[in-house]
Amino acid sequence: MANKIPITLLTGFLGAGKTTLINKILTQEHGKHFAIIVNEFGDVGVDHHLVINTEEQIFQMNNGCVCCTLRSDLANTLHSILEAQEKYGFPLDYILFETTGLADPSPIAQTFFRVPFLQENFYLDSVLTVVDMKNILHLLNTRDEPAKQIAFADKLLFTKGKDIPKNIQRKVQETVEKLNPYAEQITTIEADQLLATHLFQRSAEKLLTMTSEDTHEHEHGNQHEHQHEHEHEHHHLHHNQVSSFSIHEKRPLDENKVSQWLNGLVYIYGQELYRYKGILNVQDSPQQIIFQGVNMTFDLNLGRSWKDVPRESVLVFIGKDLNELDIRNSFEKCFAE
Ligand SMILES: Nc1nc2c(ncn2[C@@H]2O[C@H](COP(=O)(O)OP(=O)(O)OP(=O)(O)O)[C@@H](O)[C@H]2O)c(=O)[nH]1
Repeated sequence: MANKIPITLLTGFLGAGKTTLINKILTQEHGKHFAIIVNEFGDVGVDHHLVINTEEQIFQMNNGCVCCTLRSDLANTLHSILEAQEKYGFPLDYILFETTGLADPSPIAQTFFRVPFLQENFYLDSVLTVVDMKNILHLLNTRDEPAKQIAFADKLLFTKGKDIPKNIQRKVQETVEKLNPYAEQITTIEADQLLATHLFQRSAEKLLTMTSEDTHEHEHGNQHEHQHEHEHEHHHLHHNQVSSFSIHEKRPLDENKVSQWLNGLVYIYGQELYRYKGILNVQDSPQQIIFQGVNMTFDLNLGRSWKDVPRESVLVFIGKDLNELDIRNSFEKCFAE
């Protein structure tokens, strides 16, 4: 990853505070040269940084699969940035990509997985989702995008907390945590903590530090909320269909079986599988196998050695209408003989 340029993907619903955040980052002491890509022309008033406006362009793969969408605008823009850099030699250390408030983060993440030129020159450092505490509860009940943007986050930044009472702030944090218990929640902005975190890759490794008890609690919370809301408030269905759960397993896995199993899940759930990631304890492998997935795209890579950590697989799934029981049961067939 040495010479690759890191990219932080900034997402969050309309008016959440993405542009405000960019302006704050740029005015902090960080010593970095930024390029900012905005999907709509914003008021990012910083002359000495490169600000590029793009139109959101979704590129549908023509293999008939609606789940495999790429953001050709992003790929093209990054390509022109590199060309310009080669031609004019300006310094560039970091890219912030601000999406429109209505953007679906999955085609963006998939673009990084699928376009070789991007993989060679850039890496997705993290997905940072800005959550407007004042409006998010209402938005989650009325729109689909916010839950997905939250589900994708490696980090969640809460804004406008001061405008609402403490008990509502807590309710917001709890609701957001149920949608994505794996992302860190923050309320203040320090460029150091936001940039070059490698969270998109490292978040899978971090899972090993979460105990199954931690995640078990979240699962119960989710189920309870589901039942409760189903019984009483059907219009809450929107965000309650998005759920997350994790699998912790000490028995070693068979690499072929687990890879076939993941392919099967992708086939069944496709678009509804928002984010899935984890560490696999594959029999006889001296190293961890890390997997990262977005919709129908996933990859498996070698991670750290198991030498200093107890061997355990941890898998996390966040998606819509996932059949947790079915996924857990089918996983039982992946153990090594
Ligand atoms: N009170 C408060 N207002 C904020 C905060 N962050 C942003 N705002 C205000 O919220 C409004 C929208 O902020 P923007 O930064 O433009 O939000 P955005 O997410 O870029 O908006 P879009 O580009 O429309 O999606 C502005 O009036 C900001 O001043 C915050 O932390 N607290």
